[in-house]
Amino acid sequence: MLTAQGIHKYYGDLHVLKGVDVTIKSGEIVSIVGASGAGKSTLLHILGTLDQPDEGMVKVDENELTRMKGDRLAEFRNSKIGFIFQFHNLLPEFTAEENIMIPGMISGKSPEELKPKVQKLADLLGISGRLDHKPAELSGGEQQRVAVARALINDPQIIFADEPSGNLDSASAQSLHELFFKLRDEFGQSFVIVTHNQELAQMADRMLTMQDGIMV
Ligand SMILES: Nc1ncnc2c1ncn2[C@@H]1O[C@H](COP(=O)(O)OP(=O)(O)OP(=O)(O)O)[C@@H](O)[C@H]1O
Repeated sequence: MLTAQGIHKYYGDLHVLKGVDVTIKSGEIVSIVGASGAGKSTLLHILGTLDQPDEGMVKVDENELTRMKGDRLAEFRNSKIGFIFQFHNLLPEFTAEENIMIPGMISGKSPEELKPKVQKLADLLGISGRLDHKPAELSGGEQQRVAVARALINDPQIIFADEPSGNLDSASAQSLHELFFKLRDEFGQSFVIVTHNQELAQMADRMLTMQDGIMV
């Protein structure tokens, strides 16, 4: 479903990605591991269209993302791709429910249309009793679950997660990891997860290792 070929990225003189090829199948959970500085986050940002490669191409189905620009790219990203980061980037002034709805509202749906999906996700994620709370009133694990629901509200085909459990205690991390598999089984999305958590990395269908800008 996602194909990346010959990805190169430079930051000034630093050659961070040196010709990376990746293929992700529909419904597949792939982990990316490797030493700090190997280029994992840089690759994830390029696969997720948050950054452009200097060479190479990224395709989702027949859409070549590396050629898309402006509104078309923004619309594609908002509707087909979900992101989960270590620091959840929830908006502090909005409730959990409002935060979850934001990508749906950007794509033109009303809160009324979104409510049933929010409820379904909240039930699945175990946060249905917390939807009226603002992020500061939620635990780290709950905030991360809100971020997961927000990533899923538009039914994206693929979710990119960068150290999703990096700042969670081990019990919350484990339940988040189990959740990724439950979501994949329920909705059939692909997940690409950059992690230093060995347990999560090994639960994946496939584990990719990066070393010094190359997939080994
Ligand atoms: N915006 C940037 N400008 C300059 N150099 C950068 C930038 N982003 C990343 N780098 C450098 O590129 C290299 C790869 O960084 P990247 O964040 O992709 O590594 P990583 O494998 O995800 O590491 P970690 O496991 O520590 O998160 C590092 O040497 C980093 O310092």
